[in-house]
Amino acid sequence: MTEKNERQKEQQRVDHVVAQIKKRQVDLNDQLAKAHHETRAIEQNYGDNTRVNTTEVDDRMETNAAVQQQKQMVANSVENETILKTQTQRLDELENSPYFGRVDIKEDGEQETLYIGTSTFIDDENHFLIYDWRAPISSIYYNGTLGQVSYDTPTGPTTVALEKKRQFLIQHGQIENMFDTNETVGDEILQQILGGESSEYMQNIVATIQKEQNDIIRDTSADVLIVQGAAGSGKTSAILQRIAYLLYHSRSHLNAEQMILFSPNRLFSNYISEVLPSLGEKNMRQVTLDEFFRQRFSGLKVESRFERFERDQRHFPKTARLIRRSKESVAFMEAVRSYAKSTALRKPAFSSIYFEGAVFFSKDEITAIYQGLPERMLPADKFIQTKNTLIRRLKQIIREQTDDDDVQDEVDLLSSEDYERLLNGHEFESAAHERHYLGRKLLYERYEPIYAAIYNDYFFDLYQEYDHFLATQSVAGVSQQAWDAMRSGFRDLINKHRLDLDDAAPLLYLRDVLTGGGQNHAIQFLFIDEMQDYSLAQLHYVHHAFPKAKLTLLGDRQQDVFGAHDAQTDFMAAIASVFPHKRVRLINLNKSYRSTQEITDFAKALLPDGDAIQSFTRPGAKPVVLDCPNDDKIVLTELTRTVYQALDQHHTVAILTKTQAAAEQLFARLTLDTPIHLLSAANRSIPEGVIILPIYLAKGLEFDTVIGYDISAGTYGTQDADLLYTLATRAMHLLTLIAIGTPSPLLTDLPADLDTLKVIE
Ligand SMILES: Nc1ncnc2c1ncn2[C@@H]1O[C@H](COP(=O)(O)OP(=O)(O)OP(=O)(O)O)[C@@H](O)[C@H]1O
Repeated sequence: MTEKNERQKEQQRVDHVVAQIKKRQVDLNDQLAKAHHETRAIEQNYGDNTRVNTTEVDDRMETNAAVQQQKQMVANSVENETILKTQTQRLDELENSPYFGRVDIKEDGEQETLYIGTSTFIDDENHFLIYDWRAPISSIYYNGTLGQVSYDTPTGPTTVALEKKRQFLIQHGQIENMFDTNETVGDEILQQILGGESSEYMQNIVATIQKEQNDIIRDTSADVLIVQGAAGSGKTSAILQRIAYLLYHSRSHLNAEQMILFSPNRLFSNYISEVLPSLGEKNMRQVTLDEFFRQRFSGLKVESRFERFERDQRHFPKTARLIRRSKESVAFMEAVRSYAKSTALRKPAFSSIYFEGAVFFSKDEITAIYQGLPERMLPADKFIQTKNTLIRRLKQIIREQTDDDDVQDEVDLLSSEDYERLLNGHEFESAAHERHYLGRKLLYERYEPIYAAIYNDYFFDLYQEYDHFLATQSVAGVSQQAWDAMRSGFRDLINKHRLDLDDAAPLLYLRDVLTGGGQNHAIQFLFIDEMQDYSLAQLHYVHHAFPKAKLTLLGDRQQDVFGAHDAQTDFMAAIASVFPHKRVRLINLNKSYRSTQEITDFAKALLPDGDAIQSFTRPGAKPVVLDCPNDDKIVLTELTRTVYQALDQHHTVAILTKTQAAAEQLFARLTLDTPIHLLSAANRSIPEGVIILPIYLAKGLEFDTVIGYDISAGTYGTQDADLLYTLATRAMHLLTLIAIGTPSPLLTDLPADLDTLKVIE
């Protein structure tokens, strides 16, 4: 059959499938309208029913039962409507592009042709017109080359002969491109997709998942999956596809609320928010590390990662570096644990509970309760026992005081309203019993703050305890004097209700081990994107906080913008060391898809060991370095010219600076004929057009054009390769770097063949 005929035949099939989808849509819309009508009717009825006379007790009970029943009916009906709506969304996606792949297989002499798309579609005669990309058999589309291939089924692996693999690009029901391939997924369609414009939201990659990415998406055996991937290698895409995959395969016992993604910042959270809905799935929960800490330290302002970065830029002496390295290590977390468990080392830091200005339970009394418990008892159990004892003692005090004259005098003075309120409908045989009861009630109310203090652990001084712990530690290369100064700095900050980020993880861990709180057992899967931004201590704490969760960690050691890791250590091994008793699987992704070949080649040359990174063959313009003299007028003219040139070709131009302060300064000086947006950590979405932001906020994002501003020797030293690499790899199509005065040594050291320098006079 000629290629043209073949294409016609395939188009006819697409037309047929689309017609079936449309037919189903009509049915579904009918059902949806009915369901909607039904919900309204029940709600209306529910409203009327609640207006039933509720003054008679019997009536009220009856109304209650009826209301409960109505509520349940509304809930069922809404649920039904939601299911129908999800199905409609899925059909809308399929109508536009029903599938992207076809495989012809032969099994036991029988030939079968399967089409693969974002979700399953079965016609009225029970024909599988489309297979979901996550169905077991679909894996051969992503994994197999022609010949014998095997795939997993519920009854074990099955082998079939893969005879044909065909890819499609279908838009609005029309085949735009199709061809047969022997590769996993051929380059041609990928080129076409990657050559497109950036968009406000990340797109799903389901049609073009690559083999290595597929391994990440479909892994179900590892407890901890660690992926080191070059910039633009599809780590974030793989996480999101993996979530969709896991949800599909565990529908009965897993839902999106049991999954949580730690994402780098709010802009990123918004950027990825459409991927799962586009696959017909609900979004998982998302949190940034800063938010996570903020939620756990009520009343204390924990320094954010961004604030710390800005502070480090101003001042970060060697001793402070050594101290931070130590506090961010796994060894430090282990030291926290042994300290918490050691009765010899620990001085439990309790404080007295006061009531109306006087000591109620003294510090010594609380300490004595704690220390009177068996030595080998776990610290968390000791803590709970201490709390229980305090509560028992409080109850005893209440019992003893109930019949005291002053309490009973108070009962006499109660207003009739308070009297009724405290009595709350109770009836007693005698006045004496009633007075006794009221006395007790009064005391419970009076001592409510003591209950609260016990319940909320106010008698435990966590900060003092942590300071004691710090006193037991030392760091090689840091003098006792410097260590003591650090401790006093910690105490000063606590007095101001603030905390350095370095102390957040160990402090929380100490609290949890001592008090037995802080763990969330409901989360089944936890994902961390940009894992290189987390210290090992932070990873250790996150693991502790979600003990039941399987973990997927992805990142790029070369984008260690915040300097969280020691350049000398083996990054993957260091991360794996946080999970000593788990099944850990390590995967590397070396191919970079985001940027043109020229940009990737340029970016990897910035790194001392970037050779392993492979660029995807999508040709584009060479990156340009503009070497401007130190003259504000010339710099702004060049910048303006570059922006306008870029806007001629693309929608979005991101001007990236090293710090927020630099972004603000530039924003104040730059005027264009088009709006400019200055972004900060508070922003939630990325506007189109010209934007200015610091590199660390651009993490995980991508833009058509990137202009690196002030890539000069004074701003980027040789130690800043990670930052510049991250900057360069945000660009999809065009990259310009503007140096002011002397260019950064990172640029002047580039191999001659990259030849990108333009000197501006
Ligand atoms: N298999 C694929 N098919 C189509 N597009 C892909 C594929 N893999 C990656 N991409 C595209 O490449 C770009 C980079 O992907 P992604 O953001 O997932 O990479 P990353 O490794 O998380 O990057 P970074 O570490 O730089 O943030 C995105 O535009 C994504 O859609």
